[in-house]
Amino acid sequence: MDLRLDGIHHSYGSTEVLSGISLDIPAGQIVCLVGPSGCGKSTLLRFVGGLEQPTGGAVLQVGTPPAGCLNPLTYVFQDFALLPWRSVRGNIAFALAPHRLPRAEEEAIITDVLARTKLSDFADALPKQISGGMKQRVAIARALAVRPAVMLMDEPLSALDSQTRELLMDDLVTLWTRAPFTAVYVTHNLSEAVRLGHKIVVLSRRPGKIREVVDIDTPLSERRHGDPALEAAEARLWGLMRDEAAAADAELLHV
Ligand SMILES: Nc1ncnc2c1ncn2[C@@H]1O[C@H](COP(=O)(O)OP(=O)(O)OP(=O)(O)O)[C@@H](O)[C@H]1O
Repeated sequence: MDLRLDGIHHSYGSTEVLSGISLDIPAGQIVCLVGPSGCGKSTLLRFVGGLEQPTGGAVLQVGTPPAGCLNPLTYVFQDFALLPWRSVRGNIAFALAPHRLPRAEEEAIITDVLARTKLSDFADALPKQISGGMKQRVAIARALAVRPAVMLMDEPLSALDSQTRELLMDDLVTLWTRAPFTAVYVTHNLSEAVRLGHKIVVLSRRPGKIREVVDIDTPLSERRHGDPALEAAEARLWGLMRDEAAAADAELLHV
């Protein structure tokens, strides 16, 4: 299932936040949204997930969700959003509960996503007993468990230290390489965008408009930290964003 954003506009009261956003999100690709603070990235993600409706335009689902999909759109948040009183397994089961699957099928899904996110040995741990990186792997496992058509990821690595972030990027690449998933991935971090994005959408400062869409053709599994081609792509993105990021920063100072 592809997603198509068709002429999205949005205002909160008299503040215009997004303007004329049209974009295709093809199945099996990770599409990163980058742009200066306050340009409307998270707002756009909420529209894609149906949590809010834009003032104008539409988010269209094109085609059918993949076989076995329980929930077409699912979120992964920066702060993990785990239930602290439930184990790793219990947090994943919680996402499956509304679907009332036969017990054996639910167990099979949980076993599979725990293995894919390297959490099998921690199934019975509580969130407070595991590291930040593992917590985010639980959140990713929980999202994968409902076999979504599209994962909506809002700064999923921002709360983690830089080494953990590197490791999780490797994990996401491995997960995608074994079973390509579709994601809309909001990030401030351009090196994350060039490591993970097939398509990087650069938004202007508020009201966010699409300035440019940068395609990165190097297969995800061949992208390495320090790769000159990726560094060049990152520099190009920064070139597109620098003046607007500085202006957005200055604007925040005057709020
Ligand atoms: N519910 C809301 N009501 C009013 N204004 C809002 C609401 N949500 C967001 N905004 C405003 O809309 C603009 C875009 O916010 P949004 O969080 O989408 O930007 P962002 O690009 O994700 O920002 P950041 O990069 O800083 O996380 C901001 O000016 C924000 O203050």
